[in-house]
Amino acid sequence: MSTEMVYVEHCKGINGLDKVVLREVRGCSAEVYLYGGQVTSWKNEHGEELLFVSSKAIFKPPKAIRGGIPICFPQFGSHGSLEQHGFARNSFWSIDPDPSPFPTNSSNKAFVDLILKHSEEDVKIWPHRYEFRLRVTLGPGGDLMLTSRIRNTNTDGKPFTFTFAYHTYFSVSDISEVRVEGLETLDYLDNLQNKERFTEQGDAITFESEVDKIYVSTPTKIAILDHERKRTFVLRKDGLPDAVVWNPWDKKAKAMPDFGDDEYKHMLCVEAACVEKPITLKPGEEWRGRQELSAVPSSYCSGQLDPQRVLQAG
Ligand SMILES: O=P(O)(O)OC[C@H]1O[C@@H](O)[C@H](O)[C@@H](O)[C@@H]1O
Repeated sequence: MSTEMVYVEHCKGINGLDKVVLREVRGCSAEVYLYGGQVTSWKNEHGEELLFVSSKAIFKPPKAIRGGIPICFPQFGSHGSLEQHGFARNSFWSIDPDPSPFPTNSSNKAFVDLILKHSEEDVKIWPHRYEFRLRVTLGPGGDLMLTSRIRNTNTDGKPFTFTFAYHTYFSVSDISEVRVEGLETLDYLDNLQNKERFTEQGDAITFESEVDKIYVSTPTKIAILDHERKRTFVLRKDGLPDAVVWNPWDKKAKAMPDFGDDEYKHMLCVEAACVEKPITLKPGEEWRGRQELSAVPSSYCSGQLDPQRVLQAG
């Protein structure tokens, strides 16, 4: 029997839906459902799940899968006339039979190319032709990279405009022990206050109630620190100026049928996005947006940076 490593495996997931499993030599893995073109699992070399998927997630169209990394396209949230977060997350994607040339890092063997094109159904609500190519790569060190390339293939000469997000659900030990760094002092649009614009205070962001904010023009690197689990997620992005931060907290959690009442304690969405300034493509033009995730052990212990404690300990 061959013991050769299988980097890419096509198989069936929940409810017989097609999925692709990516594996790397050190034991890390990722799973991508063709339904939604959605990453639903990302595990480190110890087999620990790094993404949150609700125990109540419904793996059945037309509902989008609650967790992992849904793709919001061609509309983020309710910023337009389409259904919430657009139709990409509840469309059936295909394996791209002919991925167009793509600069690859030759050490990456675990990747899959998916494609979504206009369907007769979608054309009724969004009258455009497009090709959306998504490459999901699991790097040798366990990093998870998503690259989207969206091309306008309209034959009527018309441009189209869209907003976009990688709606990433991170798994965290306890939301009240989590902080986000890289967004302090930035402007944000608050979805809980009619998308009004505010400026974040100077401290790193922590959580004690519902949050639904779109930080605009953010740096390319954001860190999510999970003190209890001593893990830091690093999100790097390119072509996606904004970052959405969302936690539904208790009341909204109870109102969502595909989300457990207490699950808000164990998840946080930080989403590389392009919302404030929508993207317009003319026929033949292509846009790229990339998100790269890594999970690193952090030695930081809660309170360590509290000067009072440092003094006492000394
Ligand atoms: O329930 P949905 O459609 O998956 O959306 C979840 C949340 O997604 C976030 O990205 C939005 O900012 C929130 O407003 C929204 O509630």
